[in-house]
Amino acid sequence: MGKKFRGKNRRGGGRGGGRGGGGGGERGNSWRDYPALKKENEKLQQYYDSLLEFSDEEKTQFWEALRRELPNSFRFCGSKGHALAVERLLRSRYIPEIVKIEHQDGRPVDPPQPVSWYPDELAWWMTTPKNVVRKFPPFAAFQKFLVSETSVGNISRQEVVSMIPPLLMDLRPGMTVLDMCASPGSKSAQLLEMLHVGEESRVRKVLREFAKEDGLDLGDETKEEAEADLEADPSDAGRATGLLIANDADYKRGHLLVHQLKRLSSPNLLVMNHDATQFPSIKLPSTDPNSNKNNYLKFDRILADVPCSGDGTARKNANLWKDWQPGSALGLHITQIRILVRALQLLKVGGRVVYSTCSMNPVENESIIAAAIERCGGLDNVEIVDSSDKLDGLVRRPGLKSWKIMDKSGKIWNNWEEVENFTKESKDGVTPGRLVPSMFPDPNGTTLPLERCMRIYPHLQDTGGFFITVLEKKAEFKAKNENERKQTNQTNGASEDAATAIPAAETKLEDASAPEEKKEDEPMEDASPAASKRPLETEEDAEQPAKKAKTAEESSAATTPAPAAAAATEREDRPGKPKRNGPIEEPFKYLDPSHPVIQNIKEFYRLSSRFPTNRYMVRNEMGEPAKAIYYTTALTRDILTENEGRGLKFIHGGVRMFMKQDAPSAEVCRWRIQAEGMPILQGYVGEPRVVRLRNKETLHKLLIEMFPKINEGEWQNFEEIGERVRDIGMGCCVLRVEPEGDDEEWQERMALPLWKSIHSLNLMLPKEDRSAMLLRVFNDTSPLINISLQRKEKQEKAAEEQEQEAGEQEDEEIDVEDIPTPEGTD
Ligand SMILES: C[S@@+](CC[C@H](N)C(=O)[O-])C[C@H]1O[C@@H](n2cnc3c(N)ncnc32)[C@H](O)[C@@H]1O
Repeated sequence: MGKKFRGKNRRGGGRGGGRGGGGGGERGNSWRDYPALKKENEKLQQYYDSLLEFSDEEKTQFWEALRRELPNSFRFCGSKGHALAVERLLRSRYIPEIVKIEHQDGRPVDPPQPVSWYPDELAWWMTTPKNVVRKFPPFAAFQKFLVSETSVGNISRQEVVSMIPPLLMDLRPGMTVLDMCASPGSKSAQLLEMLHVGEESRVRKVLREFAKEDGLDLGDETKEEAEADLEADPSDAGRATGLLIANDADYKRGHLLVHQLKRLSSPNLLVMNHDATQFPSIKLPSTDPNSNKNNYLKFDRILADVPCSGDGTARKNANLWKDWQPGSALGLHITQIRILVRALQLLKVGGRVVYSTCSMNPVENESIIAAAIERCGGLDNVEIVDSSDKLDGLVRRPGLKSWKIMDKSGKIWNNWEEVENFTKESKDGVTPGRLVPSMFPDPNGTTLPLERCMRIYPHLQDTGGFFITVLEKKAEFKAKNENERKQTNQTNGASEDAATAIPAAETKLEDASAPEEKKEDEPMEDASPAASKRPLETEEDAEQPAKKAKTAEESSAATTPAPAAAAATEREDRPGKPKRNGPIEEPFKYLDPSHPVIQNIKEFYRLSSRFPTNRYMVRNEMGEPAKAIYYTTALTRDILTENEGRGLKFIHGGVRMFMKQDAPSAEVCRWRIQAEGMPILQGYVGEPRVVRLRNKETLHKLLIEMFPKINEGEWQNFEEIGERVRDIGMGCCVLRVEPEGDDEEWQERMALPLWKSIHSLNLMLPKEDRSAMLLRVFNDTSPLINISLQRKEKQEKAAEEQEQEAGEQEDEEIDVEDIPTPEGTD
């Protein structure tokens, strides 16, 4: 008999749309064990009822879905091979247990299922809500798996609609990508993974070409390696050469982003902290040594997942029902246009921007697309890409071609003409409710194929609401200044005042003269009023980094419409406007390849000369290795060095490759390989510093025990690695895990840093990584054993009790001084 649990007030339902419009399974609020919040908002209902023109039946489905709790969804992350290994576990270990769980009435619980349109079945969802999985005991093992794998970055708990924008970017390895509003980073993580697709096998394939010559033993050729496509990213010996810049205007959220993305250990990532409406131009080294013309980075792909009112998230943010007001969306309209225009400026010709919001309001969606295309010179310069053939199985609706706008007071306007007439007739001549012309559809009917925009409604496949549009840049352009009146407004007799497309709060930084237009390839092509008066990057400004940074900050704060900032509910649990920027970051300084520390590392680890030595970086003013040595790609290095002192705010870059470590003797290198740098470096480490492990139980011993002993013959407990760890020199080495046998859960190759000291070994992994691996590979949840610490504690206690022996007690058994502490590993 299955394990039963009771859900209150259960109703039928399930994921609809994509799989047949709604049958079977549980519904969210039936599982509640706390009082439900009232999910009513008169204005919200009034606006969307008048806007969406659904049949009565569909209207009911829409509102019912928006009131239900959201299904639980998650994505397997990291390299494809690794992600698939974790996914296999879900199928083989957890689903068979979940299907044994029953409702009180005997119906079985729906197990998680793959999201049909997500590639390689790496995204999953289940109707049982998060809070039930979290609290109900029969789900405990599954919950532990989710938590553990999330903590080490193998699973991302992401809403399914939020997974869509990166999938439409047609991103390929080698591309330069910008995520303009990136925090907390779930989409950035997807983008980063795409830049690394196929890297592992490409690197191995290239390494194998020279393995004999370099004295490397790479083991058998894997299937992936044999099939690796070197042409996918050919220029750096198989390593990924692309770049992701993840940016957020909010300093604290920028650091949240760093925290999330660091787990992916990518040297191809930079995190920046700028207002996206004025995202600075990034200098690259000159390609022509005979010219002093500046060279600036243009992107292949940009994601503009902009701050929005977030009404599509009402299923997970229950407070939205009480807080929703039309002013939230209106107040973000100008910022959203500016972000999109800036994105289009920063793009290469032929490049793509994906614009997305989790709002269903056209004032943040179709009107932004139309306004941005208009400001960039029309369809000759920017095309809306038809993506209807992408993501087979994803149910979507076309973008709106006509719409109405609800003003701050809740009054609905059909078109801008109505607003103008009202303004003319009113006594004070003030435009109502922060309305501006660009919010409305073109009065003459649009020529833009706005139907190519994508709308996802909650009832279509039991998701949140979302809006996505793919734009392609066809030609360079000069963006019109946002004060320039649209041709349509001039011809339809709009009054001078009303046609000014900026609400009062937006205009306060301007002076009367229209800002000069800038050419697209000029350094800082920001067409926003504040920025056009104070370009971030001009030749004179290049000398004044501190002043520039301040200017960017001030204008960032000043150009955010105050009411909008107060009202906006930014997605992913984000209230309020971006906070002012934080303190100055530590500089990024690259080490000379001839630096003695680099030479010592090279020698100790017998690093192949094929591994680049001119990409090592430290983060301190002196530019000397003190605690950590980072590794970056060549492009990241060029960007960080070329833009030093230009006032650009980089808050993260580089993967920690080596960490300083106390060593037991002068022969032992004081720089141990850090776990996060290991995948990049391991293939180049010479055989004298490699230990090969094939037996599952040997790994278990190394994982569960923090400092297992190897002296006094105890090396013999280490099976196939025993003799090797007895004989290998002290210090850090590479533990190559190369599983043997046909155990399904023992297939994944890994390379881990192992420290050998006089008496013991230490796998240099953070504790949560050890625990996650124990759970994943061994289904073992027992606590880690730290015999050294236990003994030390015991002895300290004994020492206290025997005061006469206290003080000088020599501990021969514990060599804690020459082994890294677990804290030192992360
Ligand atoms: C919808 S959230 C982004 C979610 C993110 N793309 C993800 O998938 O995890 C919007 C983000 O934009 C940031 N933001 C708000 N105004 C901004 C601006 N002017 N420039 C850049 N970022 C901004 C907010 O701090 C917030 O983190």
